[in-house]
Amino acid sequence: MTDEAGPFENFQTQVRTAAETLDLDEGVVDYLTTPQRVEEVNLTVELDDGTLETFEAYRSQFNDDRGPYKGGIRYHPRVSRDEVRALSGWMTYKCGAIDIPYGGAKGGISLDPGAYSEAEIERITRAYAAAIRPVIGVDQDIPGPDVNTGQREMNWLKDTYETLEGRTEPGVVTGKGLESGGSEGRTEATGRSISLTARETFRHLDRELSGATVAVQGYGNAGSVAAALLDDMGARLVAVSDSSGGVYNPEGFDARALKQFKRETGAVTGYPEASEELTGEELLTAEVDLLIPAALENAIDARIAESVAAEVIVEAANGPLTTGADEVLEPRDIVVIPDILANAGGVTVSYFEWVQNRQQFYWSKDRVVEELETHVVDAFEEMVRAKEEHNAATYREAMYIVAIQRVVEAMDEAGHWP
Ligand SMILES: NC(=O)C1=CN([C@@H]2O[C@H](COP(=O)(O)OP(=O)(O)OC[C@H]3O[C@@H](n4cnc5c(N)ncnc54)[C@H](O)[C@@H]3O)[C@@H](O)[C@H]2O)C=CC1
Ligand SMILES: O=C(O)CCC(=O)C(=O)O
Repeated sequence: MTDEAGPFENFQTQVRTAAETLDLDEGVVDYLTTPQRVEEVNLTVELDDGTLETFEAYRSQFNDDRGPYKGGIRYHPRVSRDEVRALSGWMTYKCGAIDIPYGGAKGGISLDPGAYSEAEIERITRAYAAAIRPVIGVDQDIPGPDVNTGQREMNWLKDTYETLEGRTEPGVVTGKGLESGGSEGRTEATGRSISLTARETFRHLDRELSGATVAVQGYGNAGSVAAALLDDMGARLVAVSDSSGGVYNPEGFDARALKQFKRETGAVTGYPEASEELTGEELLTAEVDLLIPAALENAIDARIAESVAAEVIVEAANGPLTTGADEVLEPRDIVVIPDILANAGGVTVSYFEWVQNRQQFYWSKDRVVEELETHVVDAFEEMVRAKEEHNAATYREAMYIVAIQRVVEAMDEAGHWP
């Protein structure tokens, strides 16, 4: 079992498994599983008490065959070279899967944002923007939000970049606030694609989503919006967790009220509507129809996968299942819908934002929602077709086949072919 693997090794296995079906040369597969560049910078920043602290930070540019590098910026103590390399690889195949003209990148700063004041986070963000400025650009590499970053950080990144460049360039970063060139619908976009993917999955499996029970691990941007939209579709949110622990109620939670509680108190635990509290592992193995891991990588390994009771898993986080977990779940006939499709709504609306910035013409929320739905439904159908056509063992393999074919085609058209 390959379960001790880190995210980058898991990512490489996912690509290699699909590449086998496509019978690609080993040299091509190496290229498809290796980042083109990883920028590592050390940010020395003055804290509020006048002392200096140095933070490790990264920007991994995986592939730009289909367009500029694209991907989020993460603030978390677990951020490492291995992690950003994996996340930038997943971005590459996500943009291929959902068919937007980007390559893949990811960046991050290794820090616990909760341990710093807002002014310190601003100085750290501006130092990061200045450090990566030489390698980003509207046609080169376009950062966006990820774990523990959002409109505030994207606005600071844009402002620093524009100040240093001496011109306005809103399309250099996406996920900005509306008055800074952001798009309607970007904040909810990741949760929206997760809920649409769940809807399409249940339809495809001929199962009722209305009344289906749902557990969500991680109640941040991705998880809480997905939960609210699934609530609107009639699903029953019975279990939710965040880094504080989990809560359960067989009658179902009001997803928006629970989000409001977390906003006010900082945690889902202690929610008065809960009939019971759960550990993180109890949530992942709860008896539900649909499990949505929406926190971090490697949440479900082979051991936990043995006890997963859900019939369908829709991956909201990037890389929440290890290769070992996949190996356990597949023979158990548990349907796993991959991250590179399910959470692709975020980067898709980032693409819409970049298009709007470049055209200086802004779309209505209805248009954003409609175009996003078209991308998600089309990609879902392509995944289902590829699974059948290539007799792929899993939906993950099928989605990678579609995405890899697009990257390889671009590589071929550019003349990079051996
Ligand atoms: N924000 C975005 O647009 C996108 C996010 N994603 C992915 O979705 C995942 C979540 O990202 P966001 O929601 O943006 O981050 P966030 O920072 O808004 O929320 C993360 C949530 O996960 C919880 N969490 C952390 N460790 C946990 C654990 N061990 N057990 C349970 N909960 C835990 C946190 O308490 C928090 O509620 C990440 O994998 C991210 O890469 C993917 C595509 C786009
Ligand atoms: O919108 C973006 O560029 C960030 C998206 C992202 O980081 C992701 O899909 O994991």
